[in-house]
Amino acid sequence: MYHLKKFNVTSGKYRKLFSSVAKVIDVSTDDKTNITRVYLQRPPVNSLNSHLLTEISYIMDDLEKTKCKGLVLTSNIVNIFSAGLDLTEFYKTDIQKLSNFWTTLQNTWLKLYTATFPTVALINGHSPAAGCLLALSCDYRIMLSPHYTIGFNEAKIGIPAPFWFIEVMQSIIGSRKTELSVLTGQMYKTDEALAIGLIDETAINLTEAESKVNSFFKNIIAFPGKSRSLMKKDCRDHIVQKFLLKKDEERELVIEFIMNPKTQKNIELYFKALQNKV
Ligand SMILES: CCCCC/C=C\C/C=C\CC/C=C/CC(=O)SCCNC(=O)CCNC(=O)[C@H](O)C(C)(C)COP(=O)(O)OP(=O)(O)OC[C@H]1O[C@@H](n2cnc3c(N)ncnc32)[C@H](O)[C@@H]1OP(=O)(O)O
Repeated sequence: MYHLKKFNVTSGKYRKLFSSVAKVIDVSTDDKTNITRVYLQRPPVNSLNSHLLTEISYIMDDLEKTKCKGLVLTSNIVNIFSAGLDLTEFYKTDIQKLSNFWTTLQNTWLKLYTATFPTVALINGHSPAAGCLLALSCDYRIMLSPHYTIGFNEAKIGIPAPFWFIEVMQSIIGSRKTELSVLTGQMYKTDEALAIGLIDETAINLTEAESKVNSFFKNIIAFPGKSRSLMKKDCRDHIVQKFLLKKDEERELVIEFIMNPKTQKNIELYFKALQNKV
């Protein structure tokens, strides 16, 4: 059984929370503000496997319990925010493992998307597919410029982006831009992402990004009561309710689609292309 342990590692303002075995995330909380930074750190590319998703899920539970005032989701891997789902979870797998993986993804996403506290994605690297979903599920996005990319590239792998990925994107950039985006598997550079509203701000370096993160929290932290979280719930509830209604049916469709030999072939080819790129 996993438990988060909290203890002060310095006499200063940060306390650290340590996760169980392999540290695929690093977590630190500012004692003064109770704002927590979660750093993804699963080499080489922060691909989201069951273990990493489970760790994120536990952290989300813990932050809800400890009345967290804000979450910053970012990465400790140079140039990568997250490469999206770990494709090895899809390749040459079995139905039970795939089913467990998909359930973990669904449950973890729901916790992030419905977090009662404010969430910011500090996107300090490439962010394709489910990496993009992680960022879009936060309340605010600040992305380092100029050379990183973000978007739903699933079409290029030959697997459809799930309906809730699409609906989250729609809620941010609108239906038409989402349709164009997902059907072409478009990956956007930082400035392009800003221009279509996929991200909220850009930053030229981490210092500037951190200062923008702090301004975001400063603007909202003094709000009294629960009005912010209640309105966030209202804004997102139509997606959440549809997701809850369809999540079991969706899992079955995903299993059928991924286990299909043609899909397996597409994933294999995609992997080979990734490995052979110059
Ligand atoms: C009929 C009704 C149907 C209904 C069905 C509904 C739904 C369909 C079913 C399922 C939906 C599935 C949704 C999936 C969403 C996803 O997230 S899929 C994952 C998509 N991710 C990507 O395409 C990212 C691919 N990676 C990259 O583009 C680059 O790696 C990078 C992130 C830009 C980093 O580039 P960089 O040059 O720094 O690194 P490398 O490319 O050299 O990679 C290093 C190493 O890592 C391996 N790797 C990269 N990405 C992944 C990954 N996502 N999973 C696993 N492994 C990955 C890469 O192969 C390299 O390995 P090495 O060569 O062995 O070192």
